[in-house]
Amino acid sequence: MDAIFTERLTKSFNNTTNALDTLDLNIAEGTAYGLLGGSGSGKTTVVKLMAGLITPTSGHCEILGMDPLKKSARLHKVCGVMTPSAKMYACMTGQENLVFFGEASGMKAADAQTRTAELMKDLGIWQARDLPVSQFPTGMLQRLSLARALMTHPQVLLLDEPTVGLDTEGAEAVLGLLSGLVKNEGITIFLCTHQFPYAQQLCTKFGILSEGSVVADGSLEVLCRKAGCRVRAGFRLPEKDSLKGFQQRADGFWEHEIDSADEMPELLRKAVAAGHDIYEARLCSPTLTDAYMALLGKEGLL
Ligand SMILES: Nc1ncnc2c1ncn2[C@@H]1O[C@H](COP(=O)(O)OP(=O)(O)OP(=O)(O)O)[C@@H](O)[C@H]1O
Repeated sequence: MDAIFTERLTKSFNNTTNALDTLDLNIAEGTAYGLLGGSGSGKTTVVKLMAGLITPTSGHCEILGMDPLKKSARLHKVCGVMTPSAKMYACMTGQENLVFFGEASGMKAADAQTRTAELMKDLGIWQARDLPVSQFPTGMLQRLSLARALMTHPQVLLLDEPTVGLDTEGAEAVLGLLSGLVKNEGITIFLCTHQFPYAQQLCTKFGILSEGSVVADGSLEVLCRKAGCRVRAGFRLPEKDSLKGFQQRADGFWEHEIDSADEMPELLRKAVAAGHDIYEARLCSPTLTDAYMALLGKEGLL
């Protein structure tokens, strides 16, 4: 059984354009899947449909074999959702909120207390446990929302921009926790984001969403191949020197696309034989951002 399954999932808010258009997804249990897209591409709409917060115009989706609209109570116990719009009780402390939501999901009071402390410590917000949520800065509120989604030890986690508003330290804490959950507990993560480096760090499969449609999907390697992004050899030379057939990057390195890392030693030998002094050599693998930009650029959608 797929952890997440969607078939021709479509949502229109105005009957003329589709915010989400015939989305087909099969995500196996234990996968960290990243849905990447710019503002307005339809990411939040997907998460809301999967969480049963809105109804599809057509098509359907299942989480662990359950329709979110028909099995919402059962789904709540096994599927955690984090969206920017998830509200907390502002006058209660962070700790009180988590215990409250844990108990509301059916946890015993003692279990909810223990889980709250564990998550707040893991996410680096334990020191703020007695602060009313109204006084939480954005980054801490984000981490508290993630803790709320994780209270019931979910098997599937739906995340809408979980690292927006976090500083580097906060984002690393969140990513570290999520990676651990995938590796050690085999949970399935569905991450919607426009922060591609974080998606690359956490996920192994990706979909690129543009104007409500997935325009490409697969692993990083597959996306790079589809996008025509190749490995690049880079050399740093003395200031006034240049390398024929190479392009100079903003950081001063001269770069050239190659098919594989195996070409590097020969390129280096040739450059030295041609009389160039090589101060530094590097291999640059294409990133998710490179693939995204190339794919959307190619399709004229950017
Ligand atoms: N409740 C709504 N009523 C009308 N239009 C909506 C509604 N929610 C979303 N839309 C529209 O649907 C499209 C997709 O929106 P969505 O919020 O899913 O995108 P997104 O990728 O999450 O963007 P962002 O990262 O900016 O939140 C946008 O054109 C948006 O204006």
